[in-house]
Amino acid sequence: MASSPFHSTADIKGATVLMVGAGGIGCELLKTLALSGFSDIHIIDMDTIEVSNLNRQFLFRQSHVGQSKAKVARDAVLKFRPNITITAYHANVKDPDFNVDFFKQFNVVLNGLDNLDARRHVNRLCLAADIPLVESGTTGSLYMSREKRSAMSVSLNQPRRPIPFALSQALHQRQLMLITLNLGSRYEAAGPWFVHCIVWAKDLLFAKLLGDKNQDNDLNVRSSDAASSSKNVEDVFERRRGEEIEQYGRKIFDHVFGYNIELALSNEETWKNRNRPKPIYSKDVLPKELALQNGNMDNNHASDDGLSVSAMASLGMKNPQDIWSVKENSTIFLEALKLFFTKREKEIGNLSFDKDDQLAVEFVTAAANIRAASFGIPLHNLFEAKGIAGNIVHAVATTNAAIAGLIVIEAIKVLRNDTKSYRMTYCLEHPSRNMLLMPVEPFEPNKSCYTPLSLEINTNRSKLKDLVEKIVKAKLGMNLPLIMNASSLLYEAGDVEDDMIAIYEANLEKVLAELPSPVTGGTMLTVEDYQQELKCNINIKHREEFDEEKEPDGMVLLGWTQPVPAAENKNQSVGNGASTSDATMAAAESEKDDDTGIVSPLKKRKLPDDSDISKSAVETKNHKQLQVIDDEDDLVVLEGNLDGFKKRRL
Ligand SMILES: Nc1ncnc2c1ncn2[C@@H]1O[C@H](COP(=O)(O)OP(=O)(O)OP(=O)(O)O)[C@@H](O)[C@H]1O
Ligand SMILES: [Zn+2]
Repeated sequence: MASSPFHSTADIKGATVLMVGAGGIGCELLKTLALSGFSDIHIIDMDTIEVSNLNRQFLFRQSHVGQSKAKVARDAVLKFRPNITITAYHANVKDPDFNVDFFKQFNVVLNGLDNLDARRHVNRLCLAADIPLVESGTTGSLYMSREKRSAMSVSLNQPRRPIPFALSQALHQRQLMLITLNLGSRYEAAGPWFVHCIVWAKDLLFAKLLGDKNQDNDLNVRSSDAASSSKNVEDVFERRRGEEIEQYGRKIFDHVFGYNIELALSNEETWKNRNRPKPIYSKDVLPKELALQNGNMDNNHASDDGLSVSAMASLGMKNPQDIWSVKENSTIFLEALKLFFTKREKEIGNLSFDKDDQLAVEFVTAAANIRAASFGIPLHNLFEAKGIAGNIVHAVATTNAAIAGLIVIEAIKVLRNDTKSYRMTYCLEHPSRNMLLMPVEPFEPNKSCYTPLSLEINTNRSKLKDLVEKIVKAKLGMNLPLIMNASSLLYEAGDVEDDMIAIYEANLEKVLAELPSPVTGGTMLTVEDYQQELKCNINIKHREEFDEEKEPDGMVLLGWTQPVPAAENKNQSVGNGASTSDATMAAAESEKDDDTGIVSPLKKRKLPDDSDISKSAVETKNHKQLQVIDDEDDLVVLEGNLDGFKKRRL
C-alpha cells in the first residue's frame, strides 16, 4: 500500500472527495482513500453502528454500537492517518443541506450506498453540480445464505458529462438478460416458496397483529368472504379486554393456520393442479392445556431494552441455526406473541419489522415455518429466515475491499482526467477463464436519465385503468400483473400464487381509484411489473384535445424508448415501442429513459420510510405523488453466458 504509485501525486493530495455511505464498502473505501494519499475526505452516513455490521465493517468495534458510522469511521482512520482531514456528517444524504452548492466543492463523489433511492438522489445532485460520480455495489446470491456474493460492479461517468447512473442502468439491462438465462436453477436453490412464507409472516401477519391497525392488510380477505359467518372477522385479531394472552395467541394461531387454510381449501378450483395445504390447529401440535408452561420469562432479565426480549431465551433455545420442529415453531410463535403483549405492550400498534429486533425475527421465523409446514415447504432456521426477512446479503469483506480498490482506481482516473481509461469492472463469483475481474468500457451516458415519462391524456374521458392497460401493458410491454405502492414485498419471477396476484391486483385497483379524475395539476404514477423487469414513473398531464390524425390513440407518451434492442432481448418482455407520437419517439430514439430502468428481478425492495414520503410530498407540492418501492442493492449479477456479453462489450 505504501508503495502505491499514486500516493504522493498532487492531483490526489489536492483533491476533495465526498464518500456517501460508511457501511461495508464505505469502511474499506475510506481506509483505501486514506492510504492512497487522499487528504481531504468528506463522508456522509445516516446510520448508527449495529452489532451485525461488525464482522465486515472493520473500522467499528463492539464498543461503537449505537454511534454514528460516519464519525466512528473518521476517528478510526485518523488514528493511523492523523494528518489528513476527514469531515463526517451523521445525516441522510437527502437532507436539503447537501444541495448543489455543497456538491460543487468536491472533485469527485464516491458512492458506497445500499439503496437505489439514495443512489438516484446522489446521481441527480452530481448531474446538477457537474461533479463526476463513481458508483459501486455488491450483491449476494439472493436468499441463499450459504453461497457467497456473486458479483459487483463499479461504474462511473465521464467528468464533463456526469451521468453515472445511466451507466449502471445500462448495466442492469445487460445484466437482466444474463440473469434471465439462469433463473431456473437459481430459483430452485433459493427456495422461493419459503420466501413467500416469510413475506406473508412479516408483511401480513406481523403487520396485522403488531403494526398499524389502520393500515390495509389482506390477511383476512378470505375470511371476509365468509359472509355467512356471524363472527366479525376484525375481532379475531383484536385482543378482547381481559382475554388471557395464551388464549388470544391460540385464537390467532387457529385462525391463520387452521381456519384460513380450510377456507382456502373450500375453493376446489384453486387446488386442481396443486398440492393442497394442510390446516394446522394449535391443539394438533401443542398439548391441550396451555402450551407455555415451559416458558420462563425470567430468562429475559426484564431489561428496559425491548429489543433484547427473546422467546428463544425464554424457552431455553439457543442455536439460531437449528431448524425447529412444527411443535417448536408453534411454541415460539405463542411465546413471542405473549412477550410482545406482556413486555412490549406499548409498542403494539406501532411496530414495523426490523431485522435487528430479535423477538420480531423469532415471531416471523416461527409463523413462516408453520405456514411452510402447512404447504409442505421445507422449514428454515432462524438465521436463514432472518436473512430473508431482513433482506440481508451475507456480505464478504474481501469483496468489499476489492471493490473499494477499484473505486479508488477509477477516482484517480477521474482526477487525472484520464477519460479513455474509465472502466466498469465486474468481480465475478465464478471466475471465467481465470478472470476474477472483468473490466468493460462504460456505456454511453444517458441524456434523459432522470426524466420520467410524460403522458398527456384527457383524464376526463380516459379511465386511468384503461390508461394503465394501454400504456403500461401495450407500450411498455408489461404483460404481467402490476405492482403499485405495495408494502414491503419480495417477489420472484415465474409462477406466482393466485392469491398473491389477487393482492397485487387489488392494490392496483386501489391506487388507481385514489387518483383524481380528471387529473389536475399533474400526477406522478410509478408502475412496476412484478418481475421487476420494468419500472417507470409516468407524469400524467390532462389535455383536452388531440389531433385525430397524428394522435389516434388520444394520448401522447413522451420520453419512452425501448430499453434494449429487441434482438438482444428475447428473454424479456419488452414493449414494441410503437407509439402515437412516433415523431417524438424518434427524436428520443438515441436516448434511453433511465426511470424505465431495469432492475434485477430478484431484488429486495422496500417502501421509502415515512420521512421520505413526506419529503417527496413536500417536493411535489400540490402534485400527488405515488411513490413506489425502491430497490436496495441496486446491483448486478453476472453469471453464465459471458461470451455473449463479451462479444458485444469487449
Ligand atoms: N440516504 C442515505 N444517506 C446517508 N447514508 C445512507 C443513505 N442510504 C444508505 N446509507 C448508508 O449506506 C451504507 C450502506 O452500507 P451497508 O449496506 O454495507 O451497511 P448496512 O446497511 O449497515 O449493512 P447491512 O445492509 O448488511 O445491514 C449504510 O451505512 C447506510 O447507512
Ligand atoms: Zn445495507
